Amino acid sequence: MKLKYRVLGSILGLSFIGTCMYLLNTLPRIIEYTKPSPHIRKLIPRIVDTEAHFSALRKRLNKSNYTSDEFSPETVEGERAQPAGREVIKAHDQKPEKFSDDAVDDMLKKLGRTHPKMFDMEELRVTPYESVLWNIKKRNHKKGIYLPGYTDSENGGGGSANWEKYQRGINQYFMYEPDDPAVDGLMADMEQETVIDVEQKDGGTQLKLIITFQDEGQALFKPMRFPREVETLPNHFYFSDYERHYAEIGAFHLDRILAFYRVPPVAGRRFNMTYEIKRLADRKLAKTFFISPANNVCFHGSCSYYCDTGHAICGNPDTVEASLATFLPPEKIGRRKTWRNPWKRSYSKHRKAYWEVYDDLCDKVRTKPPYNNERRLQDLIDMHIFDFLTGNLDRHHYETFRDFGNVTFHMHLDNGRAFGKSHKDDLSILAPLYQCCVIRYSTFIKLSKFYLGPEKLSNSLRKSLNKDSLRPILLEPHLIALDRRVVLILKEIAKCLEKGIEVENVIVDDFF
Ligand SMILES: Nc1ncnc2c1ncn2[C@@H]1O[C@H](COP(=O)(O)OP(=O)(O)OP(=O)(O)O)[C@@H](O)[C@H]1O
Ligand SMILES: [Mn+2]
Repeated sequence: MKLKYRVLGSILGLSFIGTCMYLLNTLPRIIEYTKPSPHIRKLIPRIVDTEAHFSALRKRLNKSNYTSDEFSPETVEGERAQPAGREVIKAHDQKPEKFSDDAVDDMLKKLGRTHPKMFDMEELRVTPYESVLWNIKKRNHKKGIYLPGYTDSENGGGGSANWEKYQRGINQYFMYEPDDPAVDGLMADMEQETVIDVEQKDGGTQLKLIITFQDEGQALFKPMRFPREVETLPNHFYFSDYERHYAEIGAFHLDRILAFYRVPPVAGRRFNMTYEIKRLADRKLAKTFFISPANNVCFHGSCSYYCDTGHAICGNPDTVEASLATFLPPEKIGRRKTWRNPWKRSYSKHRKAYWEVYDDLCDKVRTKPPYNNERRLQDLIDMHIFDFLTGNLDRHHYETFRDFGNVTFHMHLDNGRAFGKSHKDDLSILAPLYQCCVIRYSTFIKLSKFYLGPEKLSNSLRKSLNKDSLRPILLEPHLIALDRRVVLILKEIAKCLEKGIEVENVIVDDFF
């Protein structure tokens, strides 16, 4: 009898353990099946929390966090692996777009009728862009001064290297003379010159290096972190976005095409990480180099946010692409003044900036120095037009050269966060334009020329960028976005004119 109970007990015990083991094995799959569909999840955000809970459970149960065991998490057949969770430009995204707008067409026609001398649109249509620029230059025959540090003394004034010629060419109105052959020479030098020293640049949130070349020229190095297809994470604020080397290169070329001449020359270059960086780095920087599990050379340097193993810059296997922005003159020659951008964004995820809430910032800004002088408000609006074209939200400050006083150009340094979202046109970047209802005449003419064609801004930029050794610099969706954004800028001006503001007060000719 006793034995009977013992056998029965063992059978029951064994089947209980068996059932438990079966459940442990199948529970992850049951959870997978009972997971709400993406559609439902969108409607009930709280369920997303449940998903995190499920995932934690799954982890505990079978230590696997993959949603399906059917395929490898690394690659799905026919699809290239991409950095997890990042937006990627896809080939089918490139659908043909329409680059005209009725309101803009009406505005241009009307301007041609009411102000035929200033806005001869038929003439503009048939004039090549180069000639349009030439005509603008002829009207604006101001001759600015050069940096007194170069003209008054022997301070590095006599050198014949391209970087020295470039620095001497910086003048009150432009970062460089448009037709100065030293600029193209300097870009070629940055691509080819032997590197003799590497150091980390202090300050800033992300890693930047100062590269010194054999000819003693220097450049600011920003490395490639992601392939060009990878766009800004949709849930990331602009201030936690990574800097992109191709954005620095693209922004320089765009600035030159728009004849702003406010960005120092930038060229792309491939670096051998061991020979051209680690070998020349100081101990502190060299110590941050390592070999990744994929056998690539990586390093992270030291900085306040993105300088650790998890945010390392990795070669392929020992080569990395980077942008090189030529150095501005040293402080003792080219002292700079930093200005807060009145339309700067809030750097907090909880707060909005004044101009995002109220529409009257321009009334306050335009009456006070320096924006009450002959060019600075227009310069500020140009800067925002430039940033709107490139999609750069990160323009908290800008700089000018002190020696040039207040009637001088704004430097557009640091464009690393541009070109992050090819499909999003962030109209709020144009706030100074639509809140002030002002645009510089020459900028309006250049944009109208690209609107009228036949050469579109995307074509000009594509051609220009093809000269860079890291071509292609901008993928098609980013180029196409420019043509779309030209229309949007002109549309904002059309709205200002529709409000009944005088043409002369909207399209202001300051002869710059
Ligand atoms: N071409 C240059 N030559 C000399 N100095 C430069 C040049 N470009 C930028 N700088 C200076 O270096 C500083 C840092 O560069 P950058 O603006 O690109 O990064 P940052 O905005 O300070 O850094 P982060 O975006 O990581 O916070 C700038 O504030 C500027 O004063
Ligand atoms: Mn920056």
